[in-house]
Amino acid sequence: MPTQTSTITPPDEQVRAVALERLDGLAKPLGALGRLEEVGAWLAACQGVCPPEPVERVRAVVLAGDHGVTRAGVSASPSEVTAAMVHAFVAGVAGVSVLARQHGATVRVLDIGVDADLSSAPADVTAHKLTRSSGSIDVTDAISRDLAVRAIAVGAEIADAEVDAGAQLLVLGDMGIGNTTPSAALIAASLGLDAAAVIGRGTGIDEAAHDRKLDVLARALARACDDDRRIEDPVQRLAALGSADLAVGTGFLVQAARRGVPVLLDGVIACAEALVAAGLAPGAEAWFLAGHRSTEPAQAHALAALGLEPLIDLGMRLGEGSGAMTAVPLVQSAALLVREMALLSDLVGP
Ligand SMILES: Cc1cc2ncn([C@H]3O[C@H](COP(=O)(O)O)[C@@H](O)[C@H]3O)c2cc1C
Ligand SMILES: O=C(O)c1cccnc1
Repeated sequence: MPTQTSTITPPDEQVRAVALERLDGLAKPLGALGRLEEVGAWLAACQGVCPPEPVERVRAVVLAGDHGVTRAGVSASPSEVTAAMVHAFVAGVAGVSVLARQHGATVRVLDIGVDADLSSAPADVTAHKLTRSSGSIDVTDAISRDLAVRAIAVGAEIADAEVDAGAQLLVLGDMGIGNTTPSAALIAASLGLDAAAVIGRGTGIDEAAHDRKLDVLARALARACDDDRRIEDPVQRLAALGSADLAVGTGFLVQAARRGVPVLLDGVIACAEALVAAGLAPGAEAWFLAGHRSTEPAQAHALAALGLEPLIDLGMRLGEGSGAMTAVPLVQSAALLVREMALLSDLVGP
């Protein structure tokens, strides 16, 4: 029996229409602010008010976890890097930490499934730890269905905490060596694609690792998918091909949408989670904006299915929420332009 939660209340269409009308009346030629206009109207619709409030409280959550597939040699880096990077997030020296500091955003890193003992990190980091690593998806399910269900609930709890802390815009980041493999698999099994369509270079793998990754992806999809190359039930998809951290991310996105707080999506990992979230809670995608275009081919498939067009395309392939964080000032600009620009009629008369 497929699992599907309730549908999501969409952003306020009436407010979006009011914002678009206001944008048409601003002191500029019609449409001259390009996509910033669409983003400004979307923000107004999400906030339910026009003009929208300035976007000052941006909160990023980075979910960390290891993946059994790394043992098959699908990444350019060893699993040990995951734990090392968690310490870098705590110290505020990871890529996304630098960007977040620049833009006045907070970053919270959480160990969901890192294959290491991180109890020396601040208690908050391991408060939601669910497992150590996942099954290698080419031979077995990543996690049990029970754990997937629990992880989705934990993700909702984490989103609730960020919203209750006042978040106006959320960013979802990832840290986990190997995680472009389960993310690509989730996108394939959501859309009925084959391994060749979703494989990417991740951390920058060479030809030999690319061949291994293609083989792992093909065997994972053959093992877990139905005859139509899909797994219909989103929870089963997460259990068979995802991981605990990917399931937490999915629950986070569903709950953000349910709470009516917009999310700026990052690369292939966040977009895989968003696709599964939209399966669990149809309409959730209306609360998501694509921050950037990653170099991962699977992300493009997910974005197309979600009907999202990235704000920036800088050839970034870091993850961590870094692409989304780079796009944050654009979202902030969009809100301020709708709020603070003069109406043309005030300058030259009606
Ligand atoms: C030092 C370092 C920092 C990172 N921060 C994010 N990633 C990104 O790269 C990994 C995914 O690529 P793959 O599937 O090829 O392993 C994830 O950890 C992702 O968060 C990093 C990777 C490395 C090496
Ligand atoms: O698209 C991403 O987010 C990505 C790409 C490569 C490596 N890590 C993450």
